[in-house]
Amino acid sequence: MIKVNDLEIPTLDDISFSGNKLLVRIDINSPVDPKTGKLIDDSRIKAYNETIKELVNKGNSLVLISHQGRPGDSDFISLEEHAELLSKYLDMNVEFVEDVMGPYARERIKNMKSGEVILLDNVRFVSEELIEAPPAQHAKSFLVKRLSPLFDGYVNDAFATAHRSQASIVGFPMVLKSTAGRVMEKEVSALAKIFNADEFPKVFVLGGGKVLDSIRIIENLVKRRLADRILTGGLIAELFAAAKGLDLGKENMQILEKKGLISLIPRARKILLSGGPIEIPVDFKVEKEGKVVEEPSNKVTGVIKDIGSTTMGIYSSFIKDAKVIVMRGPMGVIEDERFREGSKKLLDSALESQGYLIIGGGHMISMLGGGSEINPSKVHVSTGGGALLLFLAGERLPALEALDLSYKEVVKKK
Ligand SMILES: Nc1ncnc2c1ncn2[C@@H]1O[C@H](COP(=O)(O)OP(=O)(O)O)[C@@H](O)[C@H]1O
Ligand SMILES: O=C(OP(=O)(O)O)[C@H](O)COP(=O)(O)O
Repeated sequence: MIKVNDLEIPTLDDISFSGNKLLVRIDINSPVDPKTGKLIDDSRIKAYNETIKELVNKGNSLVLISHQGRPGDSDFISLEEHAELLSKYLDMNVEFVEDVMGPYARERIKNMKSGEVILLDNVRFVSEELIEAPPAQHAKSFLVKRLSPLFDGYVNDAFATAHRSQASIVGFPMVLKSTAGRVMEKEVSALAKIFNADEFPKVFVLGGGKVLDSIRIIENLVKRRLADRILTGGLIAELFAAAKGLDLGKENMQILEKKGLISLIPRARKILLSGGPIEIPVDFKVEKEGKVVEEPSNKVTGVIKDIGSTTMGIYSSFIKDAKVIVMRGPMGVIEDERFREGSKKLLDSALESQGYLIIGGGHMISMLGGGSEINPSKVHVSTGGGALLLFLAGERLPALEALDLSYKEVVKKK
Protein backbone atom coordinates (compact mmCIF):
# COMPACT_ATOMS: atom_id res chain seq x y z
CA MET A 1 0.00 0.00 0.00
CA ILE A 2 1.16 3.56 -0.66
CA LYS A 3 0.27 5.87 2.19
CA VAL A 4 -0.11 9.58 1.46
CA ASN A 5 -1.51 11.52 4.43
CA ASP A 6 -4.82 9.77 5.15
CA LEU A 7 -4.99 8.03 1.76
CA GLU A 8 -4.25 4.33 1.29
CA ILE A 9 -3.56 3.42 -2.29
CA PRO A 10 -3.31 -0.25 -3.28
CA THR A 11 -0.48 -1.35 -5.57
CA LEU A 12 -0.03 -4.42 -7.75
CA ASP A 13 1.37 -6.16 -4.64
CA ASP A 14 -1.91 -5.66 -2.80
CA ILE A 15 -4.23 -6.72 -5.61
CA SER A 16 -2.62 -9.34 -7.77
CA PHE A 17 -4.14 -9.58 -11.22
CA SER A 18 -3.50 -12.74 -13.22
CA GLY A 19 -5.34 -14.12 -16.22
CA ASN A 20 -7.55 -11.01 -16.21
CA LYS A 21 -8.60 -8.47 -18.79
CA LEU A 22 -7.40 -5.10 -17.52
CA LEU A 23 -7.84 -1.49 -18.50
CA VAL A 24 -4.54 0.31 -17.91
CA ARG A 25 -4.56 4.12 -17.85
CA ILE A 26 -1.15 5.40 -18.87
CA ASP A 27 -0.05 8.92 -19.81
CA ILE A 28 1.86 8.89 -23.08
CA ASN A 29 0.97 12.49 -23.87
CA SER A 30 4.18 13.66 -25.59
CA PRO A 31 5.56 16.80 -27.21
CA VAL A 32 4.71 16.98 -30.92
CA ASP A 33 6.48 18.82 -33.72
CA PRO A 34 3.77 21.23 -34.92
CA LYS A 35 5.15 21.12 -38.51
CA THR A 36 5.25 17.36 -39.00
CA GLY A 37 2.77 16.16 -36.37
CA LYS A 38 5.43 13.63 -35.25
CA LEU A 39 6.44 12.97 -31.66
CA ILE A 40 9.63 14.71 -30.57
CA ASP A 41 10.14 12.83 -27.32
CA ASP A 42 9.34 9.31 -26.27
CA SER A 43 10.33 9.26 -22.59
CA ARG A 44 6.74 8.82 -21.41
CA ILE A 45 6.24 6.00 -23.90
CA LYS A 46 9.18 4.09 -22.43
CA ALA A 47 8.08 4.69 -18.84
CA TYR A 48 5.45 1.95 -18.58
CA ASN A 49 7.55 -1.06 -19.64
CA GLU A 50 7.74 -2.50 -16.13
CA THR A 51 4.00 -2.29 -15.43
CA ILE A 52 3.01 -3.64 -18.83
CA LYS A 53 5.52 -6.51 -18.83
CA GLU A 54 4.68 -7.53 -15.29
CA LEU A 55 0.97 -7.68 -16.10
CA VAL A 56 1.49 -9.51 -19.41
CA ASN A 57 3.78 -12.04 -17.75
CA LYS A 58 0.95 -12.88 -15.37
CA GLY A 59 -1.26 -13.83 -18.31
CA ASN A 60 -3.39 -10.68 -18.31
CA SER A 61 -4.61 -9.07 -21.52
CA LEU A 62 -4.22 -5.31 -21.47
CA VAL A 63 -6.10 -2.43 -22.98
CA LEU A 64 -4.00 0.71 -22.72
CA ILE A 65 -5.80 4.04 -22.63
CA SER A 66 -4.27 7.54 -22.74
CA HIS A 67 -4.86 11.08 -23.88
CA GLN A 68 -2.67 13.25 -26.13
CA GLY A 69 -2.90 17.05 -26.17
CA ARG A 70 -6.06 19.09 -25.88
CA PRO A 71 -8.69 19.86 -28.56
CA GLY A 72 -7.69 22.86 -30.63
CA ASP A 73 -3.93 22.43 -30.01
CA SER A 74 -1.47 21.17 -32.62
CA ASP A 75 -0.51 18.24 -30.35
CA PHE A 76 -4.10 16.92 -30.25
CA ILE A 77 -3.41 13.88 -32.43
CA SER A 78 -4.23 10.21 -32.71
CA LEU A 79 -2.13 7.59 -30.90
CA GLU A 80 -1.02 5.56 -33.92
CA GLU A 81 2.65 6.56 -33.68
CA HIS A 82 2.55 5.95 -29.92
CA ALA A 83 1.46 2.34 -30.55
CA GLU A 84 4.39 1.78 -32.91
CA LEU A 85 6.81 3.13 -30.31
CA LEU A 86 5.25 1.09 -27.51
CA SER A 87 5.66 -2.05 -29.66
CA LYS A 88 9.29 -1.15 -30.28
CA TYR A 89 10.23 -0.49 -26.65
CA LEU A 90 8.24 -3.41 -25.25
CA ASP A 91 9.46 -5.70 -27.99
CA MET A 92 5.93 -7.05 -28.44
CA ASN A 93 3.02 -6.19 -30.64
CA VAL A 94 0.85 -3.37 -29.30
CA GLU A 95 -2.07 -3.17 -31.68
CA PHE A 96 -3.48 0.28 -32.34
CA VAL A 97 -7.28 0.37 -32.28
CA GLU A 98 -8.61 3.47 -34.00
CA ASP A 99 -11.58 3.86 -31.68
CA VAL A 100 -12.17 4.56 -28.00
CA MET A 101 -15.54 3.15 -26.94
CA GLY A 102 -17.44 2.45 -30.16
CA PRO A 103 -18.49 -1.01 -31.44
CA TYR A 104 -15.11 -1.63 -33.10
CA ALA A 105 -13.16 -1.09 -29.88
CA ARG A 106 -15.63 -3.06 -27.77
CA GLU A 107 -15.64 -6.02 -30.16
CA ARG A 108 -11.85 -6.08 -30.27
CA ILE A 109 -11.64 -5.96 -26.46
CA LYS A 110 -14.17 -8.81 -26.14
CA ASN A 111 -12.08 -10.98 -28.47
CA MET A 112 -8.73 -10.41 -26.80
CA LYS A 113 -6.59 -13.39 -25.89
CA SER A 114 -4.37 -13.78 -22.84
CA GLY A 115 -1.15 -11.76 -23.14
CA GLU A 116 -2.42 -9.46 -25.90
CA VAL A 117 -1.94 -5.71 -25.60
CA ILE A 118 -3.90 -3.08 -27.49
CA LEU A 119 -3.85 0.71 -27.38
CA LEU A 120 -7.13 2.59 -27.82
CA ASP A 121 -7.16 5.95 -29.57
CA ASN A 122 -6.84 9.32 -27.80
CA VAL A 123 -9.40 9.22 -24.98
CA ARG A 124 -9.91 12.99 -25.33
CA PHE A 125 -11.63 12.29 -28.67
CA VAL A 126 -14.52 11.50 -26.31
CA SER A 127 -15.81 14.87 -25.13
CA GLU A 128 -16.88 13.59 -21.70
CA GLU A 129 -13.24 13.02 -20.84
CA LEU A 130 -12.63 16.76 -20.88
CA ILE A 131 -15.06 17.46 -18.07
CA GLU A 132 -13.62 17.79 -14.58
CA ALA A 133 -16.17 16.11 -12.31
CA PRO A 134 -16.30 14.02 -9.14
CA PRO A 135 -15.73 10.24 -9.38
CA ALA A 136 -19.40 9.39 -8.77
CA GLN A 137 -20.45 11.53 -11.74
CA HIS A 138 -17.78 10.10 -14.03
CA ALA A 139 -18.78 6.59 -12.99
CA LYS A 140 -22.02 7.30 -14.90
CA SER A 141 -20.27 8.57 -18.05
CA PHE A 142 -20.74 6.71 -21.36
CA LEU A 143 -17.03 5.99 -21.40
CA VAL A 144 -17.18 4.13 -18.09
CA LYS A 145 -20.56 2.53 -18.73
CA ARG A 146 -19.55 1.22 -22.17
CA LEU A 147 -16.05 0.02 -21.34
CA SER A 148 -16.10 -1.13 -17.71
CA PRO A 149 -18.29 -4.25 -18.22
CA LEU A 150 -15.56 -5.63 -20.49
CA PHE A 151 -12.89 -5.63 -17.76
CA ASP A 152 -11.94 -7.46 -14.57
CA GLY A 153 -9.89 -4.60 -13.21
CA TYR A 154 -8.33 -1.17 -13.71
CA VAL A 155 -4.73 -0.08 -13.20
CA ASN A 156 -3.87 3.60 -13.04
CA ASP A 157 -0.27 4.29 -13.95
CA ALA A 158 -0.85 7.82 -15.27
CA PHE A 159 0.83 9.82 -12.54
CA ALA A 160 1.20 12.73 -14.97
CA THR A 161 -2.60 13.04 -15.20
CA ALA A 162 -3.25 12.38 -11.51
CA HIS A 163 -4.28 16.02 -11.00
CA ARG A 164 -7.23 15.73 -13.41
CA SER A 165 -10.61 14.56 -12.19
CA GLN A 166 -11.48 13.11 -15.59
CA ALA A 167 -13.50 10.01 -16.47
CA SER A 168 -10.62 7.74 -17.44
CA ILE A 169 -8.84 8.66 -14.20
CA VAL A 170 -11.55 8.76 -11.53
CA GLY A 171 -14.60 7.06 -13.11
CA PHE A 172 -13.33 3.49 -13.57
CA PRO A 173 -12.09 3.03 -9.97
CA MET A 174 -15.68 3.53 -8.80
CA VAL A 175 -16.84 0.40 -10.60
CA LEU A 176 -13.77 -1.80 -11.06
CA LYS A 177 -11.26 -3.37 -8.69
CA SER A 178 -8.39 -0.89 -9.06
CA THR A 179 -4.75 -0.36 -8.17
CA ALA A 180 -1.89 1.98 -8.88
CA GLY A 181 0.65 0.74 -11.44
CA ARG A 182 4.40 0.67 -10.89
CA VAL A 183 5.04 4.19 -12.27
CA MET A 184 2.38 5.72 -10.01
CA GLU A 185 3.74 3.77 -7.05
CA LYS A 186 7.35 4.83 -7.63
CA GLU A 187 6.56 8.48 -8.29
CA VAL A 188 4.36 8.95 -5.25
CA SER A 189 6.69 7.07 -2.88
CA ALA A 190 9.84 8.78 -4.18
CA LEU A 191 8.44 12.30 -4.23
CA ALA A 192 6.98 12.01 -0.74
CA LYS A 193 10.43 10.98 0.51
CA ILE A 194 12.57 13.41 -1.48
CA PHE A 195 10.72 16.55 -0.67
CA ASN A 196 12.18 17.13 2.76
CA ALA A 197 11.04 20.35 4.42
CA ASP A 198 14.48 20.93 6.04
CA GLU A 199 16.36 21.25 2.77
CA PHE A 200 16.61 24.82 1.51
CA PRO A 201 16.88 26.97 -0.52
CA LYS A 202 14.28 25.35 -2.72
CA VAL A 203 14.18 26.85 -6.20
CA PHE A 204 11.30 26.23 -8.59
CA VAL A 205 11.91 26.88 -12.29
CA LEU A 206 8.52 27.20 -13.95
CA GLY A 207 7.98 27.81 -17.63
CA GLY A 208 5.91 26.46 -20.48
CA GLY A 209 2.42 27.23 -21.64
CA LYS A 210 -0.03 25.80 -19.08
CA VAL A 211 -0.44 29.14 -17.38
CA LEU A 212 -3.67 28.53 -15.50
CA ASP A 213 -2.22 25.38 -13.89
CA SER A 214 0.97 27.20 -13.04
CA ILE A 215 -0.79 30.12 -11.38
CA ARG A 216 -2.70 27.69 -9.20
CA ILE A 217 0.52 25.91 -8.29
CA ILE A 218 2.38 29.15 -7.57
CA GLU A 219 -0.49 30.33 -5.33
CA ASN A 220 -0.14 27.08 -3.37
CA LEU A 221 3.63 27.27 -3.15
CA VAL A 222 3.49 30.87 -1.94
CA LYS A 223 0.68 30.25 0.57
CA ARG A 224 2.51 27.29 2.08
CA ARG A 225 5.91 29.02 1.86
CA LEU A 226 7.37 26.00 0.09
CA ALA A 227 9.54 27.87 -2.41
CA ASP A 228 12.45 30.18 -1.64
CA ARG A 229 12.55 31.34 -5.23
CA ILE A 230 10.31 30.82 -8.23
CA LEU A 231 12.14 31.53 -11.49
CA THR A 232 9.64 32.13 -14.26
CA GLY A 233 10.01 31.53 -17.98
CA GLY A 234 7.76 30.82 -20.97
CA LEU A 235 4.28 32.29 -21.00
CA ILE A 236 4.23 32.35 -17.18
CA ALA A 237 7.06 34.90 -17.21
CA GLU A 238 5.13 36.98 -19.72
CA LEU A 239 2.07 36.97 -17.49
CA PHE A 240 4.05 38.09 -14.42
CA ALA A 241 5.91 40.70 -16.47
CA ALA A 242 2.57 42.09 -17.66
CA ALA A 243 1.24 41.99 -14.08
CA LYS A 244 4.26 44.01 -12.97
CA GLY A 245 3.45 46.62 -15.61
CA LEU A 246 6.45 45.97 -17.89
CA ASP A 247 6.04 47.04 -21.49
CA LEU A 248 5.85 43.74 -23.40
CA GLY A 249 4.77 45.37 -26.65
CA LYS A 250 1.57 45.02 -28.61
CA GLU A 251 2.22 41.62 -30.18
CA ASN A 252 2.97 39.78 -26.93
CA MET A 253 -0.05 41.32 -25.24
CA GLN A 254 -2.15 40.15 -28.20
CA ILE A 255 -0.75 36.62 -27.78
CA LEU A 256 -1.66 36.67 -24.08
CA GLU A 257 -5.11 37.90 -25.01
CA LYS A 258 -5.63 35.25 -27.70
CA LYS A 259 -4.71 32.55 -25.20
CA GLY A 260 -7.24 33.95 -22.73
CA LEU A 261 -4.52 34.85 -20.24
CA ILE A 262 -5.25 38.54 -19.65
CA SER A 263 -7.88 37.61 -17.07
CA LEU A 264 -5.12 35.95 -15.00
CA ILE A 265 -3.16 39.20 -14.62
CA PRO A 266 -4.96 40.24 -11.39
CA ARG A 267 -4.12 36.84 -9.82
CA ALA A 268 -0.47 37.22 -10.83
CA ARG A 269 -0.47 40.79 -9.45
CA LYS A 270 -1.88 39.56 -6.14
CA ILE A 271 0.91 36.96 -5.88
CA LEU A 272 3.51 39.69 -6.52
CA LEU A 273 1.95 42.09 -4.02
CA SER A 274 1.72 39.40 -1.35
CA GLY A 275 5.51 39.12 -1.48
CA GLY A 276 5.67 35.83 -3.40
CA PRO A 277 9.32 35.09 -4.27
CA ILE A 278 8.72 35.43 -8.00
CA GLU A 279 11.64 36.23 -10.32
CA ILE A 280 10.80 37.73 -13.71
CA PRO A 281 13.30 37.71 -16.62
CA VAL A 282 15.23 40.97 -17.02
CA ASP A 283 15.60 40.27 -20.73
CA PHE A 284 14.05 38.12 -23.44
CA LYS A 285 15.17 36.58 -26.69
CA VAL A 286 12.64 37.71 -29.26
CA GLU A 287 11.86 37.17 -32.92
CA LYS A 288 11.65 40.42 -34.82
CA GLU A 289 11.18 40.65 -38.58
CA GLY A 290 12.50 37.09 -38.92
CA LYS A 291 15.64 37.83 -36.86
CA VAL A 292 16.53 36.72 -33.33
CA VAL A 293 17.47 39.60 -31.02
CA GLU A 294 17.60 40.23 -27.28
CA GLU A 295 15.58 42.96 -25.63
CA PRO A 296 15.21 44.20 -22.03
CA SER A 297 11.96 43.05 -20.49
CA ASN A 298 10.77 46.59 -19.76
CA LYS A 299 10.81 47.50 -23.46
CA VAL A 300 9.95 44.58 -25.71
CA THR A 301 9.08 45.04 -29.36
CA GLY A 302 9.54 41.56 -30.90
CA VAL A 303 7.71 38.30 -30.15
CA ILE A 304 9.07 36.67 -26.97
CA LYS A 305 10.47 33.20 -27.64
CA ASP A 306 13.02 32.59 -24.84
CA ILE A 307 14.67 34.22 -21.83
CA GLY A 308 17.64 36.49 -22.59
CA SER A 309 21.34 35.88 -21.78
CA THR A 310 21.46 38.12 -18.68
CA THR A 311 18.46 36.27 -17.24
CA MET A 312 20.11 32.92 -18.05
CA GLY A 313 23.15 34.02 -16.00
CA ILE A 314 21.13 35.27 -13.02
CA TYR A 315 18.81 32.25 -12.96
CA SER A 316 21.78 29.86 -13.28
CA SER A 317 23.44 31.40 -10.21
CA PHE A 318 20.25 30.90 -8.15
CA ILE A 319 20.03 27.32 -9.37
CA LYS A 320 23.67 26.57 -8.52
CA ASP A 321 23.12 27.69 -4.90
CA ALA A 322 19.94 25.66 -4.38
CA LYS A 323 19.59 22.51 -2.25
CA VAL A 324 16.46 21.39 -4.09
CA ILE A 325 15.60 22.41 -7.64
CA VAL A 326 12.24 21.64 -9.21
CA MET A 327 11.94 22.29 -12.97
CA ARG A 328 8.80 22.11 -15.07
CA GLY A 329 7.96 23.71 -18.41
CA PRO A 330 10.55 25.14 -20.82
CA MET A 331 11.83 28.72 -20.76
CA GLY A 332 11.04 29.20 -24.43
CA VAL A 333 9.66 27.78 -27.65
CA ILE A 334 12.01 24.79 -27.63
CA GLU A 335 10.45 23.23 -30.73
CA ASP A 336 12.49 25.86 -32.60
CA GLU A 337 16.23 25.19 -32.30
CA ARG A 338 16.93 28.95 -32.00
CA PHE A 339 15.01 29.16 -28.73
CA ARG A 340 16.28 26.15 -26.78
CA GLU A 341 19.23 27.88 -25.17
CA GLY A 342 17.48 29.23 -22.05
CA SER A 343 16.06 25.85 -21.05
CA LYS A 344 19.29 24.04 -21.91
CA LYS A 345 21.49 26.44 -19.88
CA LEU A 346 19.28 26.22 -16.80
CA LEU A 347 19.07 22.45 -17.06
CA ASP A 348 22.88 22.20 -17.32
CA SER A 349 23.26 24.46 -14.26
CA ALA A 350 20.84 22.27 -12.33
CA LEU A 351 22.72 19.10 -13.32
CA GLU A 352 26.04 20.71 -12.29
CA SER A 353 24.74 22.02 -8.95
CA GLN A 354 25.11 20.16 -5.65
CA GLY A 355 21.36 20.29 -5.12
CA TYR A 356 18.78 17.57 -5.70
CA LEU A 357 16.96 18.02 -8.99
CA ILE A 358 13.35 17.04 -9.58
CA ILE A 359 12.43 17.50 -13.22
CA GLY A 360 9.01 17.04 -14.74
CA GLY A 361 6.80 17.84 -17.71
CA GLY A 362 7.20 16.36 -21.16
CA HIS A 363 8.98 19.34 -22.69
CA MET A 364 11.67 19.84 -20.04
CA ILE A 365 12.32 16.12 -19.91
CA SER A 366 12.79 16.05 -23.68
CA MET A 367 15.70 18.46 -23.11
CA LEU A 368 17.50 15.75 -21.14
CA GLY A 369 18.01 13.75 -24.33
CA GLY A 370 18.68 10.09 -23.60
CA GLY A 371 19.54 10.96 -20.02
CA SER A 372 22.06 8.12 -19.69
CA GLU A 373 24.51 10.31 -17.74
CA ILE A 374 21.95 11.15 -15.07
CA ASN A 375 22.76 10.14 -11.51
CA PRO A 376 19.54 8.77 -9.96
CA SER A 377 20.69 9.64 -6.43
CA LYS A 378 20.79 13.32 -7.43
CA VAL A 379 18.00 13.56 -10.00
CA HIS A 380 14.41 12.37 -10.02
CA VAL A 381 12.95 12.45 -13.50
CA SER A 382 9.22 12.51 -12.98
CA THR A 383 6.74 11.56 -15.67
CA GLY A 384 4.53 14.34 -14.25
CA GLY A 385 4.55 18.10 -14.66
CA GLY A 386 1.48 19.75 -13.16
CA ALA A 387 0.71 16.62 -11.12
CA LEU A 388 4.23 16.63 -9.74
CA LEU A 389 4.04 20.27 -8.69
CA LEU A 390 0.59 19.99 -7.15
CA PHE A 391 1.72 16.93 -5.23
CA LEU A 392 4.80 18.80 -3.98
CA ALA A 393 2.61 21.79 -3.11
CA GLY A 394 0.56 19.51 -0.87
CA GLU A 395 -2.63 19.31 -2.94
CA ARG A 396 -4.69 16.15 -3.01
CA LEU A 397 -4.59 14.44 -6.39
CA PRO A 398 -7.98 13.15 -7.67
CA ALA A 399 -6.40 9.97 -9.10
CA LEU A 400 -5.05 8.98 -5.69
CA GLU A 401 -8.28 9.86 -3.95
CA ALA A 402 -10.21 7.70 -6.42
CA LEU A 403 -7.90 4.71 -5.89
CA ASP A 404 -8.23 5.09 -2.12
CA LEU A 405 -12.01 5.33 -2.39
CA SER A 406 -12.10 2.37 -4.74
CA TYR A 407 -10.20 0.21 -2.26
CA LYS A 408 -12.66 1.10 0.51
CA GLU A 409 -15.83 0.92 -1.56
CA VAL A 410 -15.17 -1.63 -4.31
CA VAL A 411 -12.52 -4.04 -2.98
CA LYS A 412 -13.14 -4.20 0.78
CA LYS A 413 -16.93 -4.37 0.48
CA LYS A 414 -16.86 -7.31 -1.93
N1 LIG B 1 7.34 32.45 -24.67
C1 LIG B 1 6.57 31.48 -25.15
N2 LIG B 1 5.57 31.76 -26.01
C2 LIG B 1 4.76 30.78 -26.48
N3 LIG B 1 4.89 29.48 -26.15
C3 LIG B 1 5.88 29.15 -25.31
C4 LIG B 1 6.76 30.12 -24.77
N4 LIG B 1 7.64 29.47 -23.97
C5 LIG B 1 7.32 28.16 -24.02
N5 LIG B 1 6.26 27.96 -24.81
C6 LIG B 1 5.61 26.69 -25.17
O1 LIG B 1 5.24 25.96 -24.03
C7 LIG B 1 5.05 24.62 -24.43
C8 LIG B 1 5.40 23.69 -23.30
O2 LIG B 1 4.63 23.99 -22.20
P1 LIG B 1 3.93 22.90 -21.24
O3 LIG B 1 3.05 22.03 -22.04
O4 LIG B 1 3.36 23.69 -20.13
O5 LIG B 1 5.21 22.10 -20.76
P2 LIG B 1 5.34 20.58 -20.24
O6 LIG B 1 4.81 19.67 -21.30
O7 LIG B 1 6.80 20.39 -20.07
O8 LIG B 1 4.61 20.52 -18.95
C9 LIG B 1 5.93 24.40 -25.64
O9 LIG B 1 5.12 24.00 -26.73
C10 LIG B 1 6.57 25.76 -25.89
O10 LIG B 1 6.65 26.11 -27.25
O1 LIG C 1 1.38 16.50 -19.99
C1 LIG C 1 0.67 16.53 -19.00
O2 LIG C 1 0.80 17.42 -18.04
P1 LIG C 1 2.13 18.31 -17.81
O3 LIG C 1 2.30 19.21 -19.01
O4 LIG C 1 1.78 19.06 -16.58
O5 LIG C 1 3.26 17.35 -17.65
C2 LIG C 1 -0.37 15.51 -18.72
O6 LIG C 1 -0.44 14.62 -19.81
C3 LIG C 1 -1.71 16.16 -18.46
O7 LIG C 1 -2.16 16.82 -19.60
P2 LIG C 1 -3.20 18.03 -19.48
O8 LIG C 1 -2.48 19.14 -18.75
O9 LIG C 1 -3.57 18.39 -20.88
O10 LIG C 1 -4.37 17.53 -18.66
